[in-house]
Amino acid sequence: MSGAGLLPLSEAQQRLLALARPTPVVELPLGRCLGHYLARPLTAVRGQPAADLSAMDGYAIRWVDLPGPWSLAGESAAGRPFEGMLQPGQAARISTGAILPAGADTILVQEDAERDEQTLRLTGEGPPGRGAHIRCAGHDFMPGTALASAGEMIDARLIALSAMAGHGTLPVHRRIRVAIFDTGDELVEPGMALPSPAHLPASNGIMLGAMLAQLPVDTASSAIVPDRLEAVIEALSAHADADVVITTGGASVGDHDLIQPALKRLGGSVDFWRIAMRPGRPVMVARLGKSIAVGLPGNPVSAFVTAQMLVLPLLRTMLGAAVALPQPTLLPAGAPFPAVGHRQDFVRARIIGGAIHPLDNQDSGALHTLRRADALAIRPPHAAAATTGDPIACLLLS
Ligand SMILES: Nc1nc2c(c(=O)[nH]1)N[C@H]1C(S)=C(S)[C@@H](COP(=O)(O)OP(=O)(O)OC[C@H]3O[C@@H](n4cnc5c(N)ncnc54)[C@H](O)[C@@H]3O)O[C@H]1N2
Ligand code: MOO
Repeated sequence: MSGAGLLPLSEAQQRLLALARPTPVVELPLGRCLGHYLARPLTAVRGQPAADLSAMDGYAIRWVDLPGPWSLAGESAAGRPFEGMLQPGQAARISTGAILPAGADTILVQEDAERDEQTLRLTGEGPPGRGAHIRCAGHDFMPGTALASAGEMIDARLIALSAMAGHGTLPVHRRIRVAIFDTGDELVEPGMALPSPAHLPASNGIMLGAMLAQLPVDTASSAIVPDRLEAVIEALSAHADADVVITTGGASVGDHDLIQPALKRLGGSVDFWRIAMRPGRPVMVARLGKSIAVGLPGNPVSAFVTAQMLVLPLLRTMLGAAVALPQPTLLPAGAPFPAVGHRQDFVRARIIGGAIHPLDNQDSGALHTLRRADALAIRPPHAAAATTGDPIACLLLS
């Protein structure tokens, strides 16, 4: 088949992302923000530390009083500061994280001191300089410091930083409702008995659910939809409230490829169909009421690659991600890669000693090869054969 009528992948991505509207902004408690994207920039409402603190267990002293001895005037513990002002010749017991008493400017670590009743003596080398072992107010961040930008992914570190900066909730785009279904008379639910060699387990729906689980997405998966137009229409209608509907199979040109006819019967408008990529040519994108419908190819590897390159970017955009598209890494070819035809090629490949090697079985149904791959080597349309050492754009799979 020639490349006529096939959309370049970058154009397909642009058109798909142009359909995406970020979901409304909600404030979520920090504990539920993991995997969302910040809807607004994050600013510290408090500084950290909020006061000068001790970084060690020991004694707060005045540098000028070294080498001691000192009389013990009291204690500053974490959460219970020393109330008074340290006078000449005085020291205060202090714990890690406790506020430095007024008048003190240095911490003497307890390993360098000996205490006898109320008298403290220097036994070790003592502090290396004035201000030793003090965490100054605001040395991590000040009130008002810009901590993160809108569109950044919220990970465990950002959750911790937000808590420390005084936030209990964060503004994020609400979770997306996605309906996923497998279509095809030959399919049987995973784990169920297969009536004949003409049947096979439906692996796409369960794979897509797993791929989407990394994002704040609520998936509704329906039973396998048979190859009957009415059944496809019924399944699509049952998920009219979904933000995104993903089907796999029936996207090609065969007599039983019913996704496009079903979408049209429901009043959906097809935005594009068929992309110059391999695997993954027969992708279809349509608007269907308030939903975006994405018809992925049935071949399992085609479904995986198109989900990586189109579905995940669509969902990230709807969730407000600043970077929605996968970001390739350049690796040197560890072996030759063949010349490419008119479709952008996604080659399942292994990384060996930092170099990328194509795997042998590139059939678009070969899930074992997909599982063995560390990366998809992305080869542009019409690229000449690559030789060992040539830089290859790779999408790491992990
Ligand atoms: N004459 C043409 N034939 C085909 C074309 C074409 O352009 N002209 N395109 C080929 C390409 S490329 C692909 S990719 C496939 C995709 O077609 P469909 O999306 O219509 O998929 P099906 O025909 O329904 O299934 C293809 C293959 O995948 C298996 N399958 C389907 N669903 C699942 C599932 N949920 N889990 C696991 N496996 C599934 C199915 O049994 C078939 O073996 O079309 C080419 N043909
Ligand atoms: O595009 Mo199909 O996915 O080549 O097998």
